[in-house]
Amino acid sequence: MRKKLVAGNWKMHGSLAENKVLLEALVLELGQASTAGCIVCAPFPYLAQVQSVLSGSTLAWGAQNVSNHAKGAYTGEVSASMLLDFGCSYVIVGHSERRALYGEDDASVAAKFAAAQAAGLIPFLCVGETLEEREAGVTEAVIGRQLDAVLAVSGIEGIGRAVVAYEPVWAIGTGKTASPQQAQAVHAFIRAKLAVLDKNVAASLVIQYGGSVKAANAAELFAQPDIDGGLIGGASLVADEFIAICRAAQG
Ligand SMILES: O=C[C@H](O)COP(=O)(O)O
Repeated sequence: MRKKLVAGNWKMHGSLAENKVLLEALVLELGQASTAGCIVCAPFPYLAQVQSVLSGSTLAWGAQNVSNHAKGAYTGEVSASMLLDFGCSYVIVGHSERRALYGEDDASVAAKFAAAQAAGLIPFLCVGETLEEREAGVTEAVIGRQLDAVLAVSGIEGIGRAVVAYEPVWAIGTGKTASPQQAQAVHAFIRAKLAVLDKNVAASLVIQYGGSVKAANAAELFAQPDIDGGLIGGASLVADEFIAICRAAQG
């Protein structure tokens, strides 16, 4: 049986003071052995703080981006091995904000995915369609293309060592959550597509949903057979909300 995972993506939010309050609340409420499966993805400058507060708890942490290069003259970039130095287990790759705002295409996402795994990190591979793509009826084609780019570089074996996050772009930060049925349909498509390559990988792959998940809608989303938790943006910044979402994933 797949374990549900909930990851908070803080995006470009936080301060040392705010983070301290939030992280300490998470450790108090979620940091016990029985509540594993909760992850915090913080901005780079705060990873040392996250490591300091979460070490010794069952909470894991990660980053929101990574270089496709291992090291070298790449001003402003952060390598996967640097993330490991700060105790990261995970990194988000291919988030739609990076695809749309920073020109990350399928090939660069695939390269970052491979670099993360080569260093020992677990990527959250984000896939998802825009509203225009959904309305044009090409949702599955878009997500299939995004998955194929990673499969071409890392293979089904690589996907088997990752987490996939389905995030419809039209549901991110908009308050418009995909209905449980809409989300389930895409999750089932992803699992069926990968099952053609490897049934075992497809059956054990954790596929998260992301897009306006809140405490109020998390349980219904997570009850769908192919939804294995969530990638949470805004609600991950509010301790009570994130704690309730993590608890919803624990059933
Ligand atoms: O990575 C998280 C997603 O972009 C969802 O963000 P949101 O929960 O604020 O809609």
